[in-house]
Parts: sequence; C-alpha cells; structure tokens
Amino acid sequence: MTRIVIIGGGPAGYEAALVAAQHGASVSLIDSDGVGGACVLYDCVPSKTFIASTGVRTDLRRANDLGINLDPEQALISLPQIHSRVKSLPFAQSSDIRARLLTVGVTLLSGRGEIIDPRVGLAAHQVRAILADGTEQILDTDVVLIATGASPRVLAGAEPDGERILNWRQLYDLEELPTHLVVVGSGVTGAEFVSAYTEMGVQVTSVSSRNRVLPHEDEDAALVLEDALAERGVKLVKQARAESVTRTADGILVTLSDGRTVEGSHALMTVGSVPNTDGLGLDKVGIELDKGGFLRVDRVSRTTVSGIYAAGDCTGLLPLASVAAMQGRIAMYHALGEGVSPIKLKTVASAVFTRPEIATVGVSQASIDSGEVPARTVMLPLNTNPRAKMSGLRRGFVKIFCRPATGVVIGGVVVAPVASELILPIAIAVQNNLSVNDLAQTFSVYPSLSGSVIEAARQLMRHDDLD
Ligand SMILES: Cc1cc2nc3c(=O)[nH]c(=O)nc-3n(C[C@H](O)[C@H](O)[C@H](O)COP(=O)(O)OP(=O)(O)OC[C@H]3O[C@@H](n4cnc5c(N)ncnc54)[C@H](O)[C@@H]3O)c2cc1C
Ligand SMILES: NC(=O)c1ccc[n+]([C@@H]2O[C@H](COP(=O)([O-])OP(=O)(O)OC[C@H]3O[C@@H](n4cnc5c(N)ncnc54)[C@H](O)[C@@H]3O)[C@@H](O)[C@H]2O)c1
Repeated sequence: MTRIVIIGGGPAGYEAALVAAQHGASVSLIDSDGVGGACVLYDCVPSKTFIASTGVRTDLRRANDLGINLDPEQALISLPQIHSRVKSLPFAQSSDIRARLLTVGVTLLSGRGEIIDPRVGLAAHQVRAILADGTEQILDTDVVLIATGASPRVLAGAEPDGERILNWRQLYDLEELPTHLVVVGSGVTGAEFVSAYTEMGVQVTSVSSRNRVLPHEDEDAALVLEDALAERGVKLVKQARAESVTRTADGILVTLSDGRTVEGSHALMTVGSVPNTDGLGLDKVGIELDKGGFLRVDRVSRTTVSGIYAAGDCTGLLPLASVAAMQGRIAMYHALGEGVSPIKLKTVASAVFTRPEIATVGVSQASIDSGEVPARTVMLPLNTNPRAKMSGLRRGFVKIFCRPATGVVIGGVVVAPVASELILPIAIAVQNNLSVNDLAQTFSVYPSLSGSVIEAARQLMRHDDLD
C-alpha cells in the first residue's frame, strides 16, 4: 500500500487526500489551521458569504426601478449577524470536509508538517508533524504532497494592526462598518471588497497601482465594473502605488509614492499573497524555491525531487481553489500510477464576485488582440436580452471567441449579475471542443440571460457562413 503524507489541508490537500484514499493509499493529512485550509476558513468562503449578504442590498437598490419602493437606507444592517454567519459557515464546511476525510480513512493530524529526510536523494521520505498538543510524530512515507497555500502579503510601512489597518482576514472582527474604507490594491481581492462594501453603503476609495481596476482581467469587463463603481460613488485613485499606511487621530492616511495622500477611516490591504513555503525542510531534499518563494512544479504536480509533489497556491500556477484541487488530484493519480492528463489552464473558468460579476474561461481578448491567438470574436451587450430588460439590467455583455476556420469555441467572458453561473455553457464548449454551431443549436429557455450565450454563438456562426 502506497504511503502518502499531505502537508496542508486546503482544496489542494483535502481533494488529494480524498482521491488517494479512495484509490487505496494510506493517507495522513497534516494541517495547522483546520481542514479546508485558508480557502474555507479565511479567504474564499468567508468573502463569498459576506458578498451574499451585500447582494440583498443590491436587490433592494434595484427594486425601485421595478416598481417596489424600498429605501435601502431603511433596511437595517446587523453587522454582528452578518459577521457571525461569515464565521460560522466556514467552520460548518470545514467539519463537513473533515467528516468526509475520516469516512474514507484519512488520518488527520492537527499541527505543522516538515520534511526531515536524513539526506538528499532517498527513495522514501520522512515527515515530522509537530502537533497542536506539543507532541510530535515522525511519518515514514513514499510520497509527500506539499499543499501549504499562501498568506496575505504585508507591505512594509503598512502593517495591519487589526483595528484600522486591516488585511481581508481581519475584516469580520470589526464591530461597526467603516465610515470610509480605503482599499489598497485593485486585483481580484481588492475589487471584490470595493464592490461589497460599496453595496453596504460604505464610502469606498480604491487605490490602484495601475491605470484600471482588475489589470489581469478582460479590459471591457473591467471598464464596465469601473463605470458601475463610479456610479455608486467609489473614488478610483489610479496609477497610485501606496508607500505607507499610518494611523491618524481618527482614521488612516495612505501616502502614495508620488507624494499624494488618501485619507479614510480604515484601510484594507489587498496587495497580493506570499506562498507558505518557509520551514518545510525543503533543503533536506534539495528543492529550491523560485524567486517569488514558490515551489515550481510540472503539469502533473511533480517537483524536481522524486516522490515529492506540490499543489495549490504554494506553486504559484494559478491561485484558484478549483485549480488547487485539480493539481492535488492530478498529483495523487500520478503518484499512484493511474492514467492522468496534465493540467490544462486554457480550460479554467473563474469569476470575480463583484456587482456585476465578471466570469472568464479560455483564451483572453488580450491574447487575440496581440495576434498571439487567431480567433473570431463577438461581444453582445446584455441590454438586448429580453430577460435583462425585464429585470432592469443595464450593464453587462457576453463575449465568445472561436477558432477562425472551425468555429471551435476557445474562450469567453460574461459580465452579468450571475456571470459565475452563466459562464458554464461556454466552459463546457471550451473543455469539449464544441463549435459555435453546437452552442447555437442548443435550446435555451426563453426568456433567459443564458439565451445571450446562445445568441452570441449564433452571431459567430452567421459570420462563419459568410466566410
Ligand atoms: C479573499 C480571497 C478570496 C478568494 N476567493 C476565491 C474564489 O471565490 N474562488 C476561487 O476559486 N478561489 C478564490 N480564492 C483563492 C483560493 O482561496 C486559493 O486559491 C486556495 O485557497 C488555494 O488552496 P490551497 O489548498 O493551495 O491552500 P490554502 O487554502 O491556503 O490551504 C493551505 C493550508 O495549509 C496550511 N499550512 C501551511 N503550512 C503548513 C505546514 N507547514 N504544515 C501544515 N499545514 C500548513 C495552511 O495553514 C492552510 O490551512 C480567494 C483568495 C482570496 C485571498
Ligand atoms: N473570485 C475569485 O476567484 C478570487 C478572489 C480573490 C482572489 N482570487 C485569486 O487570488 C489571486 C490573487 O488576487 P489578489 O487580488 O489577492 O492579488 P493580486 O496580486 O492579483 O493583486 C494585488 C494588486 O495590488 C497591487 N499592489 C501591490 N502593491 C501595491 C501598492 N503598494 N499600492 C497599490 N497597489 C499595490 C498589485 O499591482 C496588484 O494589482 C487572483 O489572481 C485570483 O486567482 C480569486
């Protein structure tokens, strides 16, 4: 029986543990924070739970347009109740995962893991688990999977104090909503919190080091979001690199590298994450980290050392829960000698949970515009969609990209209130090499927002016919 030790219990670690145990391996999983990892306990699940509450306010705001006269300011926000939901739901999810792991026979160890091989080049490995109760266990193993995730990056001169200068994990300890939140960093994390706190009626300023929010996302989508945020009173400070964040008598002061300053009641630091790759004993096996501190792996999650795999945010491949989980599973299939396909990032679907949401899959518009990927494209505004009109939706669009000759769908973007759900038909097409003709021949419900996905495909198909 193959012995496997997994260090880290986030999506990369726990999904790997589930498949390895189901394939007959003897699996031990060591986690320092709790099963589910940072994803379930501090990052993804809490933020999406908070955003679910803010969505009720979004609906209230829209109600007036549909003839239901409600003043969102009259709807009282119970912050303690919202925060208690945000804190309890992750624990419930963590215990569900724990129960599943125990059912399939995974041994769970609560503590920190590190590799302690006596020398480099051994076929089998040794891991020490320093347990929460102060004791330790030495585990002999054939395979190690490192899945230790990442932690919020701390900007020197802007260290979070948990009171006024916060990272995203400290937000839910606030007793009152900030009066003026300054969000430093406008990547996905920053954009989601800017949008969420704006929906809660908080005055928000976004400090962005680039010339737009979401610099890595589709530009048209980012511009729609900027427009929506500006309409709700968000102040966007662009080309602005924060040098320091300090406390003032009644708030915070952000000083930018060009000398400008931004004041607010609270600052939220969303300037990225750093991989948790210190103290893992990597020197004992001769693994070197890259300059970002990431563990480099190949497409089947192998490090440079036989029997040692890595998956998830500690590898820096693509920091998404879905990718972490897939990398973890692939590592286990490979280690256990099962047939496995290398991970394909060109089929990954992801979403930014702002209002509106932005979802993408496959190749990007930027790679098409630069000439790197030949494609035919269509962009269909949602305001032509009957269901969108009925719901009073003004913003959003569907984009589909397909191969010029065959019409095979290679990517797409959806900007809509539920873009995270609407992206699925495009993702299925990309994953299965379906063509725009296949999509166009699919019945969608009338009226529905997904009808725009089919209509966009139909427009590309017509284009195809004209060629
Ligand atoms: C605010 C925010 C929101 C996000 N929202 C989404 C989203 O909506 N959708 C999405 O797909 N992704 C989202 N992500 C990204 C997602 O959370 C990560 O990609 C995911 O957590 C990566 O999983 P992982 O298993 O690699 O690591 P993690 O979830 O970080 O888990 C790693 C675990 O290993 C533990 N650990 C570290 N070192 C050791 C050690 N030596 N011994 C034992 N245990 C150790 C850590 O404490 C942690 O519990 C979000 C990220 C952030 C920051
Ligand atoms: N919905 C989701 O799926 C979701 C949500 C959040 C995060 N994530 C994942 O996590 C990844 C990381 O996202 P992130 O937003 O946490 O980090 P990021 O690194 O993508 O963004 C951080 C931003 O902060 C900026 N920045 C850095 N230093 C700064 C400074 N001094 N002043 C001003 N700006 C500064 C950077 O230029 C960057 O644009 C994403 O790519 C995504 O894969 C996913």
